[in-house]
Amino acid sequence: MEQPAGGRRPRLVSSLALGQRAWEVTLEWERGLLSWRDPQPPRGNCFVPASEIIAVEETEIEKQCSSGKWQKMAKPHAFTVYYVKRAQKHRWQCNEVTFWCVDEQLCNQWIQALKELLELQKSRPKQLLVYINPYGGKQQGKRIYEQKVAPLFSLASISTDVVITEHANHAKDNLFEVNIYKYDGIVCVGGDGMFSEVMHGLIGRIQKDSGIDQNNPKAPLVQCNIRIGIIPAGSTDCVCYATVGVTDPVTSALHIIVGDSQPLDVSSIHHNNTFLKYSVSLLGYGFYGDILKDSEKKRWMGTIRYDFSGFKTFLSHHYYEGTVSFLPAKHTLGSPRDKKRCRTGCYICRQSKQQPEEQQKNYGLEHNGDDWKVIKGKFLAINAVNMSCACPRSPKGLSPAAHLADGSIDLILVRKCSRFNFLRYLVRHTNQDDQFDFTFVEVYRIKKFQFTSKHLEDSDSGVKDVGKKRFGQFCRDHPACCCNLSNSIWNCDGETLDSSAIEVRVHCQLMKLFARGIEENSNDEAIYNQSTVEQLL
Ligand SMILES: Nc1ncnc2c1ncn2[C@@H]1O[C@H](COP(=O)(O)OP(=O)(O)OP(=O)(O)O)[C@@H](O)[C@H]1O
Ligand SMILES: CCCCCCCCCCCCC/C=C/[C@@H](O)[C@H](CO)NC(C)=O
Ligand SMILES: [Ca+2]
Repeated sequence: MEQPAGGRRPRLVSSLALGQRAWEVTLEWERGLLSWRDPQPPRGNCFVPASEIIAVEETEIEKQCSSGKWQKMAKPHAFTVYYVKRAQKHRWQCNEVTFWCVDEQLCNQWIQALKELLELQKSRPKQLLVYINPYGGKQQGKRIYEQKVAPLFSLASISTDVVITEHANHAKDNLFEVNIYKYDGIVCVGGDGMFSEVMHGLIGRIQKDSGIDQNNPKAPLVQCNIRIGIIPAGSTDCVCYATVGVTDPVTSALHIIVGDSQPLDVSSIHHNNTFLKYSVSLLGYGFYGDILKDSEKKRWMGTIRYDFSGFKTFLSHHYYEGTVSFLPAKHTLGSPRDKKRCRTGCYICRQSKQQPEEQQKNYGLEHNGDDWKVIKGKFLAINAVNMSCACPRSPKGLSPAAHLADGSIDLILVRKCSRFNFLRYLVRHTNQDDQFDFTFVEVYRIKKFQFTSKHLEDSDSGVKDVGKKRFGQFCRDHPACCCNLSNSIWNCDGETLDSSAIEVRVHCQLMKLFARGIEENSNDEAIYNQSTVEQLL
């Protein structure tokens, strides 16, 4: 073993057996790195950063050897290191490597050192509160948790309190009752709707405990430092996909175990000084609202309900009239037409970190009315997204260059156009072409917006015309046209929101997820050269 240099913790270097060969195994405290090197050609080499070690365990290896070889020599002492391995397309797996030697003291020294290294990983959760929606997606939430996630949490010595929900809003209500402060994080097993429920419970609880009135649209909300982890078990799982890059329960569990932290912007939605909902992904009126409205009646169909309702809504081709007013995001660094995407450690999101404090300072200061833009029109879809909204159906999402934590919303207005053009627009969500490059599509990066449907404007301005009052029942002017005779609804992160007038404001980095954003090219890079060593074993 090497000697301490200048009082620093010494490197631990030993010759340990891996399989039937001796390897040089090194633990570098300074760099927090475990590596093992085959001293003989072809010299395989493997590195694992301490931040990606899941657990270390003493291992009994006698049983593994059927040839009885061990009996002829001293009893082997072994330990297994479990660590993150990157697989294809942002997927993470739990890999393991077992080292052994005949010196019991040396083996214990390694176990002790690795455990101490793990203790230094301060951002890792020790105690989690888990909510499982047994009816989300393909109704596999409980099985997914028990078979794929719970064993990993137990391996990583994370203790859990598990609640299997019995009805909608069970998790949300429960979060107002339990002592949330004894947990290092909340985990939800389900889809976007379940995540939304847990988020509402957590943000609502923090505001209540801080004396903040959520009904005040100008209130400076208090940031939530208790992270939420999402184990995807829903139908779309857009929040998970857009923050991790894949919807895979094991990958998400590993991001929770290593203690990742990804700040997230949250929009608050109000009407007449009444709080309606929060949104982190899609707030959509028209096309996505109508899909949701129809698909909610078809929950029995399972996950294909969205395809069915999507096709039906596309054919109905309804447009809606109204006024959108918005405050453009003046000082943000990016634009929705950027080619560069928000990825792990995103520069734009890091620069926006100052915004929460700025927002607090500017609390109460109204923006100059001239800054607001007003657009009246007929829209097939009004989509306000806080993140790309990438999902398995659309891997680049509704706004590919949107940022997770830049304190802005991308507002996408799709004006009335032909069915054929709308189809061209939709198809571009699934290929490399620019979905904003159409005359009938506009996209803005904004801070706040308001929407009022024409129906409400007409009734508010006291229009007495009986034909207009009965707008909801028939269209006298255009019997065969596609203008919808009723309002659409809002699709708020997969939950319905039935209001024809809303005001929306984004809160920069209001909450945090156990995630790190999508890693750049992680599928192709042999980052820690793990494949080399695996070929040799
Ligand atoms: N035990 C339960 N019984 C009925 N509904 C529940 C229960 N637990 C949670 N819910 C509600 O079910 C709704 C949908 O759940 P979830 O988001 O998990 O699945 P999904 O709708 O299939 O997926 P996605 O939102 O990704 O499309 C949520 O709004 C949640 O409030
Ligand atoms: C003919 C080809 C059409 C392809 C259309 C692809 C566009 C799909 C984009 C889906 C984005 C979904 C954004 C996320 C919404 C969720 O909040 C919600 C609940 O899970 N899901 C849906 C479908 O509303
Ligand atoms: Ca954003």
